[in-house]
Parts: sequence; structure tokens; C-alpha cells
Amino acid sequence: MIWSDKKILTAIDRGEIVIRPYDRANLGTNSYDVHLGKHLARYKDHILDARKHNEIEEMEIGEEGFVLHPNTLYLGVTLEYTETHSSVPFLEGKSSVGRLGIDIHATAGKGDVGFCNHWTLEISCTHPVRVYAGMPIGQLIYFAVEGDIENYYNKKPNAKYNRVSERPMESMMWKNSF
Ligand SMILES: Nc1ccn([C@H]2C[C@H](O)[C@@H](COP(=O)(O)OP(=O)(O)OP(=O)(O)O)O2)c(=O)n1
Repeated sequence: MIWSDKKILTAIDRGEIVIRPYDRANLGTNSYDVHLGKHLARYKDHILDARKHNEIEEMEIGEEGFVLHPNTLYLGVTLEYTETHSSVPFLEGKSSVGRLGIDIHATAGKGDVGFCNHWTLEISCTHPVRVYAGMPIGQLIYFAVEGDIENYYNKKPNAKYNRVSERPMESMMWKNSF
């Protein structure tokens, strides 16, 4: 079941959900709006290798915004640092962002119980589009989890995206053995 606004508020009051910075105005009927942080990145190499550590170069979105172009994967980040301790957070797009032709994640929308970090966004667009730091970029929705948790994400020794960072994090697939 997806959590309602009241349920999300109660979880925030209890410290089961942490959102920083937090603004009550960003709470929707059953979601919380998150915003685009100023740090962006893209891969240095044209051909990525799933077995290797693909390096990124970082950019900053200035006052004038930043034009995204099609056929490039940009890694962005939410302005908000979040912690989710008792539910499963999902990152979803916003209709107004989708209507500009912007995707904010490539396949990965689910978070884990115990995830404590800024969210990395895997951004692509179908049309050149100027984006701005601080613009609404997505929404978090929360689902109840059934059963006890053995491995909270923030306690898992092999969790790949545990190191708190307000900059986007590149794929750490190279840490998987395959
Ligand atoms: N667009 C997204 C989706 C997820 N996450 C965060 C929340 C998740 O709790 C964490 C790990 O996501 P996955 O479990 O999908 O990633 P992996 O399985 O690749 O990593 P790990 O092995 O660390 O679980 O990354 C994120 O920052 N940005």
C-alpha cells in the first residue's frame, strides 16, 4: 500500500523518514516532491563497460541553468538528503517534468529500507531542454514493507551507494562479480 500524506507526516514526526531540506509545501496527497541539486555529471568515455569503473566528469548548474541534450546520460542528484527507516521509498518522475521530455531514472526507481543519502538521478531527454538547480524534479512515494528486515541498506557492508554524497554517483557495477 502506498502511504498517504498523513502517514508520511507521522513517519517524519517519528524520525522514520528524514528529508533535508524539508518543506511541508512539498508534501502531496501521497508523495513528497524532491528538487534538482546543482551537481551534474556525465561519463567521460563514449563506450561504457559494465565490468569497469567508468569515470565521470562533473558539471555545475549555474544561475542561467544548463541545457540537456538528447543521446547523453546525465547523472544528477536530488537537493534533498533522505533517510527511510520503516518503509520502501520509490523515486518517481513528475508529470510536468515528463511533459518536458525529461526522464529522471533509467530503470532504477526503487530505494531500500535504510537508504540514507541524496538520490542519484539517471537523466535523459528527448528534446534539448534547459534545467535549473532547485526545480522540482521528482517525487518520493513510500510503500509499507511486509516482514522483518535482516539487512538495512545503511548497514549492509556491500551496499554500493552508502557513502553520503551531495554529488551524483556513477555506476558501481564493477563491484559486482560476474
Ligand atoms: N535512481 C535511483 C535509484 C536508487 N537509488 C538509491 C536507493 C537505493 O536504496 C540504492 C541502491 O539501489 P539498487 O538496490 O537499485 O542498486 P544496486 O542493486 O545496483 O546497488 P546495491 O548493490 O548497493 O543494492 O540507490 C538512487 O540513489 N537513485
